Amino acid sequence: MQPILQTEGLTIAFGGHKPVQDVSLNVMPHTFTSIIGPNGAGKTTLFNLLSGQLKPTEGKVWLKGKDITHLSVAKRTRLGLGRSFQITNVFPSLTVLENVRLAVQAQEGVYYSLFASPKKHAHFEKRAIELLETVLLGAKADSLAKNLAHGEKRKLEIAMLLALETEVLLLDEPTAGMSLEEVPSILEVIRRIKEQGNRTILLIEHKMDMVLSFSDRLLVLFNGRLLAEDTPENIMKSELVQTAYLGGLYDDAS
Ligand SMILES: Nc1ncnc2c1ncn2[C@@H]1O[C@H](COP(=O)(O)OP(=O)(O)OP(=O)(O)O)[C@@H](O)[C@H]1O
Repeated sequence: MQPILQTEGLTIAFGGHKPVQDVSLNVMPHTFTSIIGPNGAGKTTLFNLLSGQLKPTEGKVWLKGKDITHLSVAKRTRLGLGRSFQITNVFPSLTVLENVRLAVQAQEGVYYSLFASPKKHAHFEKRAIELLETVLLGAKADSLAKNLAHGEKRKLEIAMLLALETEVLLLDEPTAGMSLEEVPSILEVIRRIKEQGNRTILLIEHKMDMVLSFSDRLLVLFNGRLLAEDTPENIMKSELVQTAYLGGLYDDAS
């Protein structure tokens, strides 16, 4: 089987500093891969290179065998690579349901209009409600986006990402900034998306219990380089990973 996402020799330099250096990886379809590494290891920069927010100084990125190294974020999204929306893309004065419905419409090429024909409107709304159920926000459908708690906003972002219907999802620390009470619910959301089985998921996360319970593969980044790529069991056993840095990782974990 062909990898759905591949990089070879991916490198980005800012002056003399290379936050991502010579990273070659293969991600197989319908797998769950977590990227771990200490603060500043280059995880978010790697996501930026995969999603197109940054262009590499050297190396290539392929999606489903197509070279996407020089494509824009929007083109990569159309080809099936989606990155979590930032909350800045959410309309704060619209309801949660309206925000997701607009994301569904945009994916289907009906751009940002609150008004669509009644038949189309019903179709968009049905899909938006399904997505809100998946992210456990069904009860908040009529709340204004600006009134959501932080954890709920992250769920709304995930629903809007799912609305893009991309085969690959890049999730950058979905639990960041959440209160302890909010974390179990976001874990449940990710578990549901994984169980639907139709997506390839890449996750950046410091919470090791979450990483270990979900992941088929772990990629360990250290100083911008790929230190190891293996199953969670083998990574946890790896002396290289342990001695190089797992102690430091656990310091970050919460
Ligand atoms: N646009 C940029 N210009 C200069 N340096 C950058 C830029 N983007 C990232 N870096 C540097 O790249 C390094 C890696 O940062 P990155 O955010 O990718 O790490 P990370 O592994 O995601 O860390 P964390 O776990 O803390 O989020 C850092 O030293 C950062 O300062």
